[in-house]
Amino acid sequence: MVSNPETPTPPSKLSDALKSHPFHLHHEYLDLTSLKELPDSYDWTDELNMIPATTGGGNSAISEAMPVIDFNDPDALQLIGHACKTWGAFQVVNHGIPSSLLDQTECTSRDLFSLPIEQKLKASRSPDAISGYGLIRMKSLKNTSKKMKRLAEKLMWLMLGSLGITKEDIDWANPNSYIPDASSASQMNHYPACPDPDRAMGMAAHTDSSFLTIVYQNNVIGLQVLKEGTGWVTVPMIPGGLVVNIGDLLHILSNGLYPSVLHRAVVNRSKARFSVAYFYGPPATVQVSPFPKLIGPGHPSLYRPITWSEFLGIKAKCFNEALSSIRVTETPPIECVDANDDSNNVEVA
Ligand SMILES: C=C1C[C@]23C[C@@]1(O)CC[C@H]2[C@@]12CCC[C@@](C)(C(=O)O1)[C@H]2[C@@H]3C(=O)O
Ligand SMILES: O=C(O)CCC(=O)C(=O)O
Ligand SMILES: [Fe+2]
Repeated sequence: MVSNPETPTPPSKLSDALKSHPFHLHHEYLDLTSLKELPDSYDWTDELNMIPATTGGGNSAISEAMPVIDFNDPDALQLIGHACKTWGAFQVVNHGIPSSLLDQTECTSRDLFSLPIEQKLKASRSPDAISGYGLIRMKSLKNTSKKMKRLAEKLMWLMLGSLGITKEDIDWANPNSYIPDASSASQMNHYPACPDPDRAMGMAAHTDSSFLTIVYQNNVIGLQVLKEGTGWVTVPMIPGGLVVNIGDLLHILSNGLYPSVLHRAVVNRSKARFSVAYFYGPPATVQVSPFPKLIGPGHPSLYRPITWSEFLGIKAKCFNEALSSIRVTETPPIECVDANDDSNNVEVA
C-alpha cells in the first residue's frame, strides 16, 4: 500500500488524537471557589442549556424517572436494553464497586481541587494534550482503576448482548486477538458553588464520544439528561448508584438503536459538586461501524466506519454536530463550525 503524503496517519492512541486539534480556551484561570459574583465570561446564553429541568422525572409521572437497574436482577439484560433504547442512560446498583473506593476517589478529587490555583496550574494541560489540570472541554486524567474497567466491560457485554451481538462478533474483545486492549480515560470534575446558578452552566450539554461512560457523583445533584418528549431530567441521587451514559460510538455501532444521551451538569448556589467520569471504548485504532446484523432492508447503515481517535478529532471541531457529520445520507454532509469556544466553567483533572 502506498501512503498519500497529504493524508495524515490517524493517531494510534487517544492521547495523540488531540495533537492535531489543539483546544484553546479563552478563559483566564480564575479561582472559582470563593466567587461573590458570576464573572461575565461565565454568563450562559445558549438556548439548549438554558431550558430548565423537570424535577427528577417528568411532570410528576413516576414512570418518567430514569431507570435504576440492579446488577443482580435476572432480567438485567432486557432492562438494560430497554433503558438504552428509551433513555440512553440508567443508574446501576449492586455493581460490585465498593462504596469505600468511591468515597476514596471523591476525597482525592476534593484534595486535588482544593489546592491553591498556583499549584494546580503547575500541572496545567497544554492545548494539544489529553491530560492535566484545566477547564473543559478536552481533558482527562488517566486512572485505570481495574474495577471500573471490569464494570465497563460487563456493561458493554450486557448492552451488546441485548442487541444480539456476542463476543465472537467483536474482534478486539477476543483475548487472543492481536488487536490492542480497550481504551479508557477518566476525568474528575469540580463544580464550585455559584453565586448566580441561573445564569451559569457547569458543563454544557454534550454527548460523550465513548462507547459508554460511568459517572460517579458525590451526594449533590446536578447531572441532567435530555429525555425525548419530556425535556431535561435531573438524575436523582441513589446511594451507591453509578450513572451509565451511552456514548456516540455505541450509537454508531447500534446503527442509532441505542442513541447517545445528551447530558449536562448544572451548578448550585451553596454546594460544591464533584463527579468522576470514566470513558470506555474500543482500542483507539479500531474502526467502529454499524453492526452488520443490525443492517438490512429498511435499516440502511447510517454511519461511515470511524475510529475513536478520528472521532475525537471531529468532535474537537464539530462538538455536538460530530455524529451528524459522519452520517451517510443523501443530503450534503453537515459543515461544522469550530467548537473551539470557551463556554464552560468546570475544573477538570
Ligand atoms: C476520552 C475523552 C472523552 C472526552 C475527551 C476525552 O479525551 C476526555 C474528556 C472527555 C470529555 C468530557 C466532557 C465532554 C467531552 C465531549 C469533552 O469535551 O471532553 C468529552 C470527550 C468526549 O466524550 O468526546
Ligand atoms: O458532572 C457530571 O455529572 C457529568 C460529567 C460529564 O458528563 C463528563 O465528564 O463528561
Ligand atoms: Fe459527559
